[in-house]
Amino acid sequence: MITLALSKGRIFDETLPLLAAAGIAVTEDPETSRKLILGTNQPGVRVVLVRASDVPTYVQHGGADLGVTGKDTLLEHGGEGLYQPLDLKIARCRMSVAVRADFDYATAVRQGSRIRVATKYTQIARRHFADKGVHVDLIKLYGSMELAPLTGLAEAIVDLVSTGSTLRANHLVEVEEIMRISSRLVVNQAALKLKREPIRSIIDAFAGAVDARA
Ligand SMILES: Nc1ncnc2c1ncn2[C@@H]1O[C@H](COP(=O)(O)OP(=O)(O)OP(=O)(O)O)[C@@H](O)[C@H]1O
Ligand SMILES: O=P(O)(O)OC[C@H]1O[C@H](OP(=O)(O)OP(=O)(O)O)[C@H](O)[C@@H]1O
Repeated sequence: MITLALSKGRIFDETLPLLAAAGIAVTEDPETSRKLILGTNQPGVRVVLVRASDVPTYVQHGGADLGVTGKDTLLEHGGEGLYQPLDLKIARCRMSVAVRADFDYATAVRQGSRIRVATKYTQIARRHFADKGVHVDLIKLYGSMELAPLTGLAEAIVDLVSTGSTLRANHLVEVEEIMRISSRLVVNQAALKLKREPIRSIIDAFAGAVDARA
């Protein structure tokens, strides 16, 4: 049995066409079913639904053989023990610094002021500001980062941006792009050895589908 870990929502939705290229069709809809283990048209392949931030952990510890996870999540997790053969180029967005429209970020950085930064992505934020030599106090949040500068919790946030509509709706502006983000295929190293053939064929089919879209 091959087990693939996905998260509900955009990762699941955007992985479906890649699975189709490997001849795999998920036979249940995660939006209408409460099941966490979904069958496929292939008796030897199943999908497990986990929190997006838990995908690397499931694959690292062998709860799943493969998984699809954002580069953001992978960097925060550390990626230990994971083989990362493919950038799937799905769920594309960017990791950025954003502030209130009336906050002068450039001057604060230039003057070496200490900035409070709220984020779910503390590893990425810590490295980014350390590389720039900017002193920050990081405040760990688990969601709704946009609220932090509006309530005085922080001057800046580090969050994912795609269309920019969430920032706009909250009167925030993007002042720095930290990195481009897309999702990766991650594979358990032991599973790759023990189940080499079926895993290789999934990796190859995904790679072909990614190339065909480029
Ligand atoms: N607006 C977006 N546009 C495109 N891709 C995105 C966007 N937001 C997040 N992503 C990517 O999709 C991945 C999954 O995001 P999703 O919103 O499904 O989970 P999450 O809410 O961040 O995770 P968790 O439930 O574990 O807190 C993210 O890790 C990121 O790589
Ligand atoms: O620039 P935008 O297109 O507005 O996307 C950015 C938003 O998307 C992510 O949240 P979430 O996963 O909640 O996004 P969703 O509402 O698209 O699911 C992210 O944390 C931002 O809040």
